[in-house]
Amino acid sequence: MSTAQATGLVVGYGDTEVAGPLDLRLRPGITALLGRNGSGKTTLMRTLCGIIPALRGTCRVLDVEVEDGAAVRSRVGYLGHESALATSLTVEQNLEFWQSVTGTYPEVTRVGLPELIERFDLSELVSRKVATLSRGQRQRVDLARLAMTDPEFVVLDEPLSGLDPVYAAQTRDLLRDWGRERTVLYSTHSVPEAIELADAYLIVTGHEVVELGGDGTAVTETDILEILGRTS
Ligand SMILES: Nc1ncnc2c1ncn2[C@@H]1O[C@H](COP(=O)(O)OP(=O)(O)OP(=O)(O)O)[C@@H](O)[C@H]1O
Repeated sequence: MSTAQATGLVVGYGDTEVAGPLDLRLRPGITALLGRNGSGKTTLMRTLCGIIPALRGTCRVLDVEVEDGAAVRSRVGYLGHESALATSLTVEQNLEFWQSVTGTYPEVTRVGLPELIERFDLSELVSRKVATLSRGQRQRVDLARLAMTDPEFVVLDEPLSGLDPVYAAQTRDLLRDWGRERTVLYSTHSVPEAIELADAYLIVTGHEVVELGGDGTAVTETDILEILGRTS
């Protein structure tokens, strides 16, 4: 069964079509989303999560039509470019706030704070105000917030960019962990890293999205670069 399936999906804003019409299917494992700057990766991810509406076509995620955004949003873990944290509160206060929010979601697993603090290496940060954290530290808190509901579908917008080598390695391990049982879609500009991590690839090129891998076929950097090079 696929986690997400789109048919004739067109994504964009108002009268501006960014990508599509496209058909795609996401299955458990890690799918890397690649494309040139401005090609529409963020727009596609936000549409799949029910954050912005599709312009046309259909999109089902976890067996729910995505147009019913609220139902899907509480079951998908989305990490965007913008942090979901309140900067004037401490890390602990933010996590407590999100515990109270996710407590209202129907039928989701809730992971307790001690487990999240340990898993995301946050014990030294819990009493710090989010405003005082570095970008990488803040992202770890955002990932802990995302993991709070143990989502079946995890969508991450450039989760590996700008991290120091240790946190980057930890985050790659986290993606691998999720990818063993969950469906992970993450965007990246690093082709070698995508080859190392992903089982399947979605490449946004012009209005098209090309799917590679996922069927056991070996995919090389050259294959991906050749497709990326089709657009300027
Ligand atoms: N809120 C918005 N309203 C209108 N157009 C937008 C909006 N956000 C993005 N766009 C446009 O949509 C197109 C796709 O943007 P998007 O952010 O999805 O690309 P991306 O592939 O994620 O880019 P990057 O690799 O640079 O992060 C761009 O032309 C961008 O200018």
